[in-house]
Amino acid sequence: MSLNPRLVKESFSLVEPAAEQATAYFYGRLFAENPSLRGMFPPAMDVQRDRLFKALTRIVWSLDSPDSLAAFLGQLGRDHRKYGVLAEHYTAVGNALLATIRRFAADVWDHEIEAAWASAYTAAANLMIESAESDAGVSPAWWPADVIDHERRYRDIAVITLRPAQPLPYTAGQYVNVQTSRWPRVWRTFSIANAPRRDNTIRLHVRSVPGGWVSNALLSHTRIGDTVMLGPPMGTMTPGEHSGRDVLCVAGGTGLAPLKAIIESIVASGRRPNIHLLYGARTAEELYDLPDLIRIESSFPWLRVLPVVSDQPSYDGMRGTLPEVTQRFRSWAEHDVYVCGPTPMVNETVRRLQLDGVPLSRIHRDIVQGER
Ligand SMILES: NC(=O)C1=CN([C@@H]2O[C@H](COP(=O)(O)OP(=O)(O)OC[C@H]3O[C@@H](n4cnc5c(N)ncnc54)[C@H](O)[C@@H]3O)[C@@H](O)[C@H]2O)C=CC1
Repeated sequence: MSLNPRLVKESFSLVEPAAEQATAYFYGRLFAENPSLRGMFPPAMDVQRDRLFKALTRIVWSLDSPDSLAAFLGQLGRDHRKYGVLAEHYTAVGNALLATIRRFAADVWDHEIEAAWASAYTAAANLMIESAESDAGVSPAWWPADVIDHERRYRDIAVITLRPAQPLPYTAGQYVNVQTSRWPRVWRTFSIANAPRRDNTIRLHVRSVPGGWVSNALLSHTRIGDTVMLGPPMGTMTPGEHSGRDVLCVAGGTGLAPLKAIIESIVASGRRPNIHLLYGARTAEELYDLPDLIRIESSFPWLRVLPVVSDQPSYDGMRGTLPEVTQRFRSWAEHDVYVCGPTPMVNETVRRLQLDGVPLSRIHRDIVQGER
């Protein structure tokens, strides 16, 4: 069997417009044929469905870029260890996936497309299985972590400090899946908001989202002394090789978390690039981490923290939305840029930066699957 990315992509483009029905069909089929698997999933499947489809979309559209695909699948395979996924489960998932694509791409389906999907799935599953197996030799499937501090910084925002029982190796800018004891099997991603520390502690910036299971549990039902579970660190929005360029960070709300970790890691590296941090919130009160940022600024004169408020006309500092302010402030064409926050804010900021001549290769962002 040989990989045929073109056939997979063409048939998948027929499934994409019906994403919701297709993922519902996929899970329906998976659980009907393998009832015992249902217990591995959370009670509410909405976020799970969305995650599955996003991951599948990313895999299909990366089939022509084997290196980035292998890195993504390796990470996904390692992360799936925390669900208790075993090699044999991949056969059940593959059968349900093929049945789903066959049904939703019925207009074009033939033996060649079936073979293309089967070989693509087998290759992807093998990469995930191999990565999980080699990871099992060196890392836990998840890390229990004690809550050692819990600071309510605003009505619906808390900064939580955790101490994992075993060292949690990560790079500044990465995120982890978090599960609370209140909601077993429900995992949500949060960025680690500090560079790695000697004492192995990590901080999370949590804003409770209406209806958000984990964010509400962390904000309102978690105390010092509780234990949460962490999945393996993931994500590619990391500072990487030292480019010598100055740095722009654009942070919307709790999207500050990974950017603060990146700034801390640059400060700790001994490098001295100029760093501008545009830190946006709707109101001044929601600039929940400003005092700490000002503290870092006062000990690292190459950092400039620029708070921006969008929805409070009485605010006497810089006002406007982050994409507008970023654009009107100055040209960033020679900077390395990191952007994080609500998806529309990130997309619009990236669009304007590109129009202003910042090459996409210098703009770092991550697709974090949060609760919203
Ligand atoms: N907690 C975490 O660890 C992380 C959170 N995130 C994401 O960051 C986001 C933070 O959300 P909140 O704190 O509730 O932010 P928010 O809704 O309070 O907005 C924060 C900033 O983004 C701007 N903004 C919001 N919507 C915009 C739009 N459509 N166009 C232009 N600017 C816009 C606001 O004006 C404000 O400056 C969430 O989407 C979350 O998933 C991302 C990475 C890590």
